[in-house]
Amino acid sequence: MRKWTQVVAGVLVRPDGGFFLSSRPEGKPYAGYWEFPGGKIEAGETPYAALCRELDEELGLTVTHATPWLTQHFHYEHADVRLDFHRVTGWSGEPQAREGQTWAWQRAADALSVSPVLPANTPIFRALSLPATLAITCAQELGRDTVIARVAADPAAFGLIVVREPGWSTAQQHALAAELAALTRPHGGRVLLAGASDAGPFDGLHLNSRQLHALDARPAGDWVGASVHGQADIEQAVGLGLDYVMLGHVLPTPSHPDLPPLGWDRFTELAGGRWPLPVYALGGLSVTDLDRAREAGAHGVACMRSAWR
Ligand SMILES: Nc1nc2c([nH]c(=O)n2[C@@H]2O[C@H](COP(=O)(O)OP(=O)(O)OP(=O)(O)O)[C@@H](O)[C@H]2O)c(=O)[nH]1
Ligand SMILES: [Mg+2]
Repeated sequence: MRKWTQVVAGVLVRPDGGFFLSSRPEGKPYAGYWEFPGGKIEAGETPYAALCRELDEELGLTVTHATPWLTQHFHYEHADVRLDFHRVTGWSGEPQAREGQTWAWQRAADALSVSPVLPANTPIFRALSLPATLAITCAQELGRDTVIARVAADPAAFGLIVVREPGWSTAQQHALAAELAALTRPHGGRVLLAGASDAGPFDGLHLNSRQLHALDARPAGDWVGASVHGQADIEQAVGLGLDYVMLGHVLPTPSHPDLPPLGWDRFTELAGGRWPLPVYALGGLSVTDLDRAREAGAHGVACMRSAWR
């Protein structure tokens, strides 16, 4: 095997969710393909320093805030690359095409206006289409009317819902999922079933760690995620090609009074933008913890009780 070429790429994201792509200049492998700006990390450089240098060299932008997000390995004919994607949410300056490239802001990761994109980036667009917050139902505890009323009041805020009601029959879970899907799908929302082995008419499955380790292939479903607690669980989820994991619990939570929380330091070691799939931080968190979670390399936060207040 060849040596990994270390690359850093910046996903510039605007507050409205729009993000930036540029085309690869003439003379480079895959010229004309669309990519996130970035390039090779130089000897002795940190990924963050390389990101700042590349965005300045290629676009004349000064990065002021970026967080680690995903790491992807890919074999090209010309190189084996290890791609370190950062989310860039703060920069100054206006983009200038300093290498003769073209660039375009994109509105949605599942509706790109440009093509082709670099082959290593296909899963990155899928990840980018997942929302910053994931809501887990607790209708058994709060009542299904509370859960439905909360979603009905702001359906666009519920881009990813996991229906998790372990004491309920399949029929009851499906009935709740159907109501939530009817409310959120018009806004692009997705509803997944926890603990099930069949997604039925819904958008996919959320696996618990027992299911995760019992599988040797990705189950059917457009979107499949899993609950994870440590390195081995995350490796299994990556090996199955899942779409995301929820890692926790980060802070003390009534769901696990007996187990000590991971805390942010351990979460950062485990998540830290090191994986090819998005990691949601879970456990005692609310949307107000999103910035903290992203500093730790999370894609977003998974909310159980806080989602329904
Ligand atoms: N910048 C960037 N590179 C990517 C992405 N996805 C991806 O597979 N790559 C690969 O990672 C490598 C990046 O190298 P580059 O050609 O941009 O490197 P560079 O800016 O340092 O240019 P240089 O070759 O002139 O030193 C290429 O093999 C490219 O195909 C992406 O989204 N952004
Ligand atoms: Mg480059």
